[in-house]
Amino acid sequence: MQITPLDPAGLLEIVPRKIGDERGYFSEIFRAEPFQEHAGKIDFVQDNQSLSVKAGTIRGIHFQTSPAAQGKLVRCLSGAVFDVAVDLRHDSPTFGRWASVVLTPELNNQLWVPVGFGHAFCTLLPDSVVAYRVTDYYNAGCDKGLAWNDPAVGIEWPEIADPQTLSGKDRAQPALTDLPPFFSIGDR
Ligand SMILES: Cc1cn([C@H]2C[C@H](O)[C@@H](COP(=O)(O)OP(=O)(O)O[C@H]3O[C@@H](C)C(=O)[C@@H](O)[C@H]3O)O2)c(=O)[nH]c1=O
Repeated sequence: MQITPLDPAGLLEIVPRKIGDERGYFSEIFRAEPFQEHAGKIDFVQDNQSLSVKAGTIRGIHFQTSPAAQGKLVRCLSGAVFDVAVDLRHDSPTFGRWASVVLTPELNNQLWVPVGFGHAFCTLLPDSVVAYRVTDYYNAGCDKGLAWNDPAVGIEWPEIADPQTLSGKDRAQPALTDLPPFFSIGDR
C-alpha cells in the first residue's frame, strides 16, 4: 500500500497493491494500520456509493459541519473521475487551495479527504461509480456546500465538466467568502 501526502497537507493519495494472477487480481483496499499512521485514529461508520450516468457530471463541492463533520476515503469502482478537495480550514496557510487526483479502477487509487475539506468530483467517463467511506453519519442539517466554480478557489475542471448536470442544490451553493469559519486545523 503506497500512501503519498499531497498539498494541501492532510490529503493523501493511497494506492493499494494489486496482486494479479490468471483469475484477475486481489487487493487489500483498506488496512487500518498504515492508513492511521498517516491520517491518525479514524473510524468509518458509513459506506456510500453513487452512479453518475453521464460523463461530465459534477457533484459538489460538499462537506458536513460539526457535530457531524466527515472525513471521506474516496475511490472509483467503474469509469473514471476527476476528484477534488478544497482546504476550508480558516486558519490554514493553504485555506482555499485545491488539489485533484484522477481516480480509476485500473489505477486502484483512493483519495483521503479529512475533516476541514470540501469534496467534489467530475466524471470523465459514462457510468462512473464512486464509493467512499465516511467517518460520521449523513446529517442533512450539517450538509453544506461551496460553489463548484467559485473563482476565488479557481478549480481547473476538465473540459468535459458540464454545469447542466449539477443538482438543484449544487447550482445554489455559496461562494467561499460567504462561508462562516466552519473548520480549524486539527478538527476531526
Ligand atoms: C450524501 C448522502 C445523501 N443522501 C441522500 C440525500 C438526497 O436525497 C440524495 C442525494 O444526495 P446528494 O444530492 O447530496 O448526493 P451527492 O451530490 O452525490 O452528494 C455527495 O457528493 C460528493 C461530492 C460527496 O462528497 C458526498 O459526501 C456527498 O455529499 O441522497 C443520503 O441519504 N445519505 C447520504 O450520506
